[in-house]
Order: sequence, then structure tokens, then C-alpha cells
Amino acid sequence: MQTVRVNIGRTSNRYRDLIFSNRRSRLSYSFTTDAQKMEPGKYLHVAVVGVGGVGTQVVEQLIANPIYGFQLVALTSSKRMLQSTKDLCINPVAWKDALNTSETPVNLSTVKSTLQELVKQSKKTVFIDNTSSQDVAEMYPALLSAGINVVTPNKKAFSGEVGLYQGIVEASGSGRYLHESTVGAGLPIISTLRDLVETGDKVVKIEGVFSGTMSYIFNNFSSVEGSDESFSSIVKGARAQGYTEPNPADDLNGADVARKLTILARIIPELKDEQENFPLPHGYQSVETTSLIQDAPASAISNGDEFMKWLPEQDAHFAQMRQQAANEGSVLRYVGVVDVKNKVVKAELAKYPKTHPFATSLGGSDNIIMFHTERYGKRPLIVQGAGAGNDVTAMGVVSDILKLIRP
Ligand SMILES: NC(=O)C1=CN([C@@H]2O[C@H](COP(=O)(O)OP(=O)(O)OC[C@H]3O[C@@H](n4cnc5c(N)ncnc54)[C@H](OP(=O)(O)O)[C@@H]3O)[C@@H](O)[C@H]2O)C=CC1
Ligand SMILES: N[C@@H](CC=O)C(=O)O
Ligand code: NA
Repeated sequence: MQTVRVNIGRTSNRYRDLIFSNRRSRLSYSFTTDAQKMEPGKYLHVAVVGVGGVGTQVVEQLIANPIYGFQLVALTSSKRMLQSTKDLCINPVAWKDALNTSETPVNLSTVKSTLQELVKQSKKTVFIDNTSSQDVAEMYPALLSAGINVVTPNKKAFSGEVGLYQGIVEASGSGRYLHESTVGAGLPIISTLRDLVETGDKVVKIEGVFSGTMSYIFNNFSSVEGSDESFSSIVKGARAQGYTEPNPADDLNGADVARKLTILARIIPELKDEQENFPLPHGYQSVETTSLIQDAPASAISNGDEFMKWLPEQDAHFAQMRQQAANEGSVLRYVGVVDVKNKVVKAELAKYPKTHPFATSLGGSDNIIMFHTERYGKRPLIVQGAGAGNDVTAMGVVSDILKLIRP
């Protein structure tokens, strides 16, 4: 039976750790049940690498978790680290100030060896990669081989060179990897596809809107009711709301959707006799995702701020596309497909009639993913909801962590 004890004001020592980690201004609360009470010292040890938009929300959701306590290490690439201990009162303001003022020199190999020592003491550890760094992604096989779990929203490791991907799959065992937020943020896309494939269903096609940024942009730029807002100002809004990649060019050139489609395609068939660097499972032709910014200069492609300075030059081009679609009674949507039957993986900007579900049913940063399988043949299994945003992405990361520790 679960009791909820709410303490307002003084913190009772007995639940100090849980209340400290759950302190919220004046009100602190703790949930105690026999099965789940986290005894002091039995914390889950997590290293949070990357404390930007998503990483900040991951830490705050870990702190606010009403059931589990976490021994927290958080670091940024400027090598600062915050080592939380149970006597450190951490809350959404204090921990970030402590991180920003910390002078503790640290590098990722220090973090790995620290976690490795904890594994040797039979402690459960998780390495959380909230970056978009290829270098950090390439650490996963060694972490997994050392028995350290890896949880991440970073798509790079699962959509890049097949050697790294296979290395991760082969290294997992005592250390597990979970990456729900790499496709559709916290939406259950990866877990749904794994359930379908691993229960023997046969996937025929997966289609839909896979980019929260592109969804937000075209839901607003090419809306059913009509809009005259400029393309670049809407992209600016997407970035301000934390939907875009660190560089929005990665959304608009199709790279982000290509990564997601590759991640899904690799889960469907077994990877057999792969050629070096072949990005897709055997038999697939290639990932063809249309870039909307073919003319972008190299400086814009490599730097998000430079990209946003360049983008207004494209406003007239996009306004003309919008008008042409509207003249045909259509709207623009960026839609992707993994067509297993025909071995085609692609995404493109296309026109949809104003009555189409892709025109009428999406809002915000919605993704809509339709799974057409043998069992869901007549009516597809559909998952829809916010596919971008720091908090909903962090939810996918933290729910993966909880999957590792739930009894
Ligand atoms: N935003 C969203 O809606 C979604 C994002 N994702 C993925 O989540 C990841 C993070 O996205 P987001 O939070 O928006 O990006 P941000 O740019 O806001 O944060 C990334 C952070 O990583 C830090 N970082 C980069 N390299 C390193 C390193 N080597 N060691 C430690 N820290 C490092 C950066 O800070 P500094 O360089 O100062 O250390 C930065 O703060 C990306 O892979 C993205 O694709 C996935 C789904 C949805
Ligand atoms: N930039 C991405 C973030 C989630 O993967 C998107 O817009 O979907
Ligand atoms: Na997801």
C-alpha cells in the first residue's frame, strides 16, 4: 500500500535524501513504499553529459523524481563537474549555479573510470549522453563492455557508420543501451517498433512526420487557414522553443530525419553482411531526405547563429512555394517513409490537401507516426504527440533510466 507523506517546512532527516532531491521551494514530499524506498547509499549513479536544453530538463526531472534518489555527476564540454552528495541541497536553481561556478577539472575518461569503479562495487550506473557529439557517441561500446548502462537522445551512434552501431549492439549485455528519445522525443516510437518486431509482427511500412521542427514550421507557415508569417521568423520561433537541433540547419537539410529513419530501418531487419559505412540494413537503397536549404553557404551549415543570419534570404522562395500549394487547395508538409516492402527510405516536402490528416490533425511540434504491419494491416498503429521540446525529450531519457531500475 503506498502512503504519501507531505511535509511542509522542516525536513525530517529520515527522508532527507528523497526530500532534498525532491525539494520544491516551500513544499517537499516523499513517497514511501516498502518495495521502492531508496535507502541512503543505494542511489542510482548517473553521469549527465551535456547540460543544455535537454540535459537541464533531465537533471530537473531526476531531482524531482518522487521515488528514486540519484547520485548525480553533471558536466559540460568545458570540463566543469558538479558532484552532488546527499548533504548538498540541490534544486533547479542551486545545482546549475554550482555547475557553472565549479572549477573541478574533469574529462570523460575520468567519468568512465569513476563509473567503472562503481560497477565493480555492484552499483548500478548510467551514462547519459545529452549532447549531439560524435566523439561522445563513440564511447558507447567501451562503456557498455564495462557494464555501464547508456541512455541517450543523441542519434549519431545509431544512424552513422554501421561499424559503430554493430559495436554497440555486440558490446551490450551487462551494460544496456536505451535511446527512446532519438526518434519522436519521449513518444513511444522505438519501444513500439521493438515490441512489434520482437513479437513477430512484420512491418510493411512506417510513415509520417518525424521532425518536430519541420512539423512546427509547416503547421504555422503553411496552415490550413493561411498565414503570411515569414519562413525565417517561424524557424526562429522553433529554435527559441528548443525544438531544433543545436544547429537548425540539421533539421532543414533533412539530416535529422535521415538519422531517425535510419535508426528505425536498422531495428526492422537483422543487420547482415553489411558493407563498411553502409548506413542502412542489407538491401535498402539509400536514405533520400530532401534538403530545403541546398544553397546554404558552408558557414551557415557549420554554425547555427550564422545559419539564422543567412535564412531570411530564403523567405521569398518559401513564400512562393506556400502560395503555389495554397492555389491548389493544399498545404506543405515534410513527410518521411520507411517502406520495407520496396526497400525505400526517404523524406520530402510534399503538398497535401487541406482535408488530409497531416494537414488537419497536427499542431505544435507534433510527430505522427503510422505503423503499417501484418497485424495492423487494415488500420495502422498510430503514435502522435509532441516530437520535440526539451521537457518531452527529457521525459523519454528519464523513462529509459527508470526502465533500467524498476523492480
Ligand atoms: N531538443 C529536442 O527537442 C530534442 C533533442 N534531441 C537530441 O538531444 C541532444 C541534445 O539536444 P539539445 O539539448 O537541444 O542541445 P543543446 O545544444 O541545447 O545541448 C547540448 C549540450 O551538450 C554540451 N556538450 C557538447 N559536447 C559536449 C561534450 N563533449 N561533453 C560534455 N558536454 C558537451 C553542450 O554544451 P558545451 O559545449 O558548453 O559543453 C550543450 O550544452 C541532441 O543530440 C539532440 O539531437 C533528441 C530529441 C529531441
Ligand atoms: N530537432 C529534432 C529534435 C528531435 O529529435 C526535431 O525537430 O524533431
Ligand atoms: Na521516442
